[in-house]
Amino acid sequence: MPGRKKNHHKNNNNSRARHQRGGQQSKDKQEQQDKEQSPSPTEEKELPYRVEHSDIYGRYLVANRQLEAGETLIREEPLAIGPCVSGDPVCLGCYHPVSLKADQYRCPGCAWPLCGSTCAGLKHRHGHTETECQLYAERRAVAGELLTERAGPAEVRDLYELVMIVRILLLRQHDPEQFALIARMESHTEERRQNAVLWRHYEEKVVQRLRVTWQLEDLEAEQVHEVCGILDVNCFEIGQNGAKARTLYPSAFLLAHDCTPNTAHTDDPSSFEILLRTSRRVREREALTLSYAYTLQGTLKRRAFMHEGKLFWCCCRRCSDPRELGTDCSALVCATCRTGSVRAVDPLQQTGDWACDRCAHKMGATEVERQLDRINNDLEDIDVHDIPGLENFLLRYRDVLRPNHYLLLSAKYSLCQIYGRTEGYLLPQMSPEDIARKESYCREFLEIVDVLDPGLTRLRGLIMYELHAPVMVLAQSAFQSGQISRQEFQRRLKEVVKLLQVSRDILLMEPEGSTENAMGQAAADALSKMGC
Ligand SMILES: C[S@@+](CC[C@H](N)C(=O)[O-])C[C@H]1O[C@@H](n2cnc3c(N)ncnc32)[C@H](O)[C@@H]1O
Repeated sequence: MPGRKKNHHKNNNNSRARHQRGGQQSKDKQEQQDKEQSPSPTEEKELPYRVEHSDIYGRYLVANRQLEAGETLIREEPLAIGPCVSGDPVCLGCYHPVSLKADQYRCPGCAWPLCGSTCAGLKHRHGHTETECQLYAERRAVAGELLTERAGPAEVRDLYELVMIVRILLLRQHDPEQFALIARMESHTEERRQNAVLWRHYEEKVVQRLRVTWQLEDLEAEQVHEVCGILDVNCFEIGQNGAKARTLYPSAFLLAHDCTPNTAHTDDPSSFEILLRTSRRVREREALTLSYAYTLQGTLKRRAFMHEGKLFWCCCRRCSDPRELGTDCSALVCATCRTGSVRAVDPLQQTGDWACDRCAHKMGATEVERQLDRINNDLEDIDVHDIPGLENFLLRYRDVLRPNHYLLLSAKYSLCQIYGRTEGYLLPQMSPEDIARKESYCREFLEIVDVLDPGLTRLRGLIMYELHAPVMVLAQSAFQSGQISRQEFQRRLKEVVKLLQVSRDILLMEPEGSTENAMGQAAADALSKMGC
């Protein structure tokens, strides 16, 4: 769901210049690192990509040859892994949710909650290691023992935030080679230092806590800030089937960001490997890109998110276009004339005006942002399984947001998934009108995804799978009641087969054991039942 992060930064449009100024120290580090990490010429020939450098992106990957959709680019294990920064406690071994109740299983050594004594991540390098356990055991009173039902979300968050930082600092001590691979990553430390609010947050919540409360007096503040920067800039958020973790990978971090990227990635639930593929054809010398932000969010929010965490203002084709490549997924209904659309005049001016295309009405970006936050909060208050609640949300905001607005799309996406799967709304229980509604939400959503996240992407696979069912059911009932001809029925069945084939091909690329892979399997089974 969009828009959960708080913005620590003031919005201005200066970051490209600041990025380039980023300090001679950072540039030297980068040049040195470029030399160390660039593959040798023989290695480079075999790889489908090579590392290049630009003043805007820093290091980034480009295709060595034309690449077809679905080609594997990178498959690698994490250099480091740890819990996400969140108020939800997770097992330190496998990153599945745990509770803080008294009966929750806990590590006998350090008292941190774990999913159980047989967790595969215990004493594993991608989980709760003995070194980590020993360090926490010596500080039980400030680490695991504070994690009780009495701890509020902020305290829980503060404790979990430290875990990955401590893991990387331990790596520095115990595995310098592995740590060197992390140290070469961009941290934007100098730019972060200029942001008083952000710097103070890390100084108080991380540096001081580790040094004073956790009695890790030997830690140098500078090193801790550097690690925090590396994590913010380079982490992937991964996880399957309820697990949630953040990870640093040795090469995948090099991909530049684009709001309509040409790669897609997934992760293996047992090894936490990342598997990165092209999602569409990529020309030779084209930059390989992925999206650091949630693709189905509006430009104002995506850019603020990237600036906040990754310290750059995105200026991609989509961000530069007030209509977001024709999707218009940020446009508001004009509150004055009620017919026009209100859009950012220049979306690259983060604090610039928004204007109606039919009347003289104007809004400041801050006002737009406030309105979006309010609507987003309303959406987040609705349970994801609450069909009437989500339908009501669509009704309430249809005169405020344009039909493709990302917040309406977000509600429609939830509805696509729950119509047909929720008790009371299972397909055989649904009225033809509700089935038709599921179909139309799926089609609206797919149209946008085809532009913003095209090709072999998980979102397209999932939505195509959802779409096949209403098309099939409605075609069957229309044919049986004589409303459509045999020819029309066969045309609709052909569409069902196509939807199932594409969703199977996309979703079976997801790792075994994941929900998406199971859906891909279900698509394959449905096709074989249809004799295809
Ligand atoms: C995960 S790192 C990518 C690797 C990085 N370029 C390096 O040399 O280490 C993310 C950083 O790359 C730069 N970057 C990536 N995509 C960008 C884009 N589209 N525009 C500007 N800077 C970008 C930003 O400095 C960002 O903080």
